[in-house]
Amino acid sequence: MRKIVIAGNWKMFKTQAESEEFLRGFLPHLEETPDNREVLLCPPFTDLSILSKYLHGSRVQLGAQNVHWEENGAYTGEISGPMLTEIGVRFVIVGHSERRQYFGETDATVNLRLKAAQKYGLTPILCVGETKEQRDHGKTESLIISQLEKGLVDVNQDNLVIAYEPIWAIGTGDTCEATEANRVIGIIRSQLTNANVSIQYGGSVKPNNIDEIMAQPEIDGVLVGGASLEADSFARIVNYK
Ligand SMILES: O=C(CO)COP(=O)(O)O
Repeated sequence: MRKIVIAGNWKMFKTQAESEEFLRGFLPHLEETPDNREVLLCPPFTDLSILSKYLHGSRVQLGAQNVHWEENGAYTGEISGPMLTEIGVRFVIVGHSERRQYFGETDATVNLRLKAAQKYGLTPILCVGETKEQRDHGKTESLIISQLEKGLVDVNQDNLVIAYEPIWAIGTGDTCEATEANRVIGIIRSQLTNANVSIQYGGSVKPNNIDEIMAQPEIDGVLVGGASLEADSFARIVNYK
């Protein structure tokens, strides 16, 4: 069965003190959250340890924002799978458009990171999505199919989440129409061999559009940036109607 996965991607926001303050405001809201929703926080690496301690025994899972493909080695600035699982991390975002755009991430390195995540016991969240220009030129479908084909070589679809994040909708307030996100996610699903992969939507998800997004039949959850930084706003998203 497809699971509902609601994830907050904090990107490069929040010190440890700020992340503790967030939890004080956020955790009480989870009493209202239906049991079938997986709730996930993906903070910067430096917050993972402290959040892991706070979240031990809670229903909130921890995700990292990147993982290297080797177990260890001379890779300055990188973090490996075993370093993450040791401190209780269960998920990892791979191939976010900001990594592809600013840090040279390619479909080939995305593929290496996905396989390493699975090898070391993490569930990867593979991000795919088109730019405004690609959309305007009618290339959305072909681009996404290519990202999936190249990214998913030898990746086990039994342990995978996918996030459809149109780049033009990220951080812009310009949300993709819920029905259009539903359509593209249907196309993504048609490319997979496992019908149980959860597929999220991401891009300007807010308290005022979450209900409509989650009402779409193909959408299994959301990957939330800006609106996950504030406890009340992320709580409203997690507790969508
Ligand atoms: O990139 C995103 C989540 O990974 C989306 O960010 P925003 O919700 O801020 O648009």
